Amino acid sequence: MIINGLGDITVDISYGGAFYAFVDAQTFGLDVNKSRTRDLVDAATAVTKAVKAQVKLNHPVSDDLAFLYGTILTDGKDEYSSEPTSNVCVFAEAQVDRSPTGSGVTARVALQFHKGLIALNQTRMFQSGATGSKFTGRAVEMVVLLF
Ligand SMILES: O=C(O)[C@H]1NCC[C@@H]1O
Repeated sequence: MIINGLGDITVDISYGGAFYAFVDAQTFGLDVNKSRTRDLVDAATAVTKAVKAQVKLNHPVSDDLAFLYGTILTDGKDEYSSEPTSNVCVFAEAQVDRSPTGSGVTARVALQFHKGLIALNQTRMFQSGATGSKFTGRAVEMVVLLF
């Protein structure tokens, strides 16, 4: 996907109660734990705008939920590890979440499970690059939706 001013990059989109776009911050030369919040917000906002312009989202049961809520920049450490993986969620009107984001972690777990990077019931820890606060998450069941 072409992101204005940031080039041609790969974006994952996943749902965990809201839709989020996911990009490894290193793609933009950024570090979710160390970069300036302004730079992280600018990159995430550019991704959100590009996805909104280029991707039509569908939700199986509620059209009201068929929209991109934000972009989550990650440290790229999606393979299973007992160490936390960091992310920064920029949602709604370019707000930065203090937490790793409940719906965002849920979406990230679904994405990691979908990619075969974590197994069912394998708990991962997620850390906010903004504040250091931590959540854990795990996939408990695989459900196939036909729509
Ligand atoms: O953790 C959450 O899911 C909420 N916090 C910011 C984005 C969502 O509204």
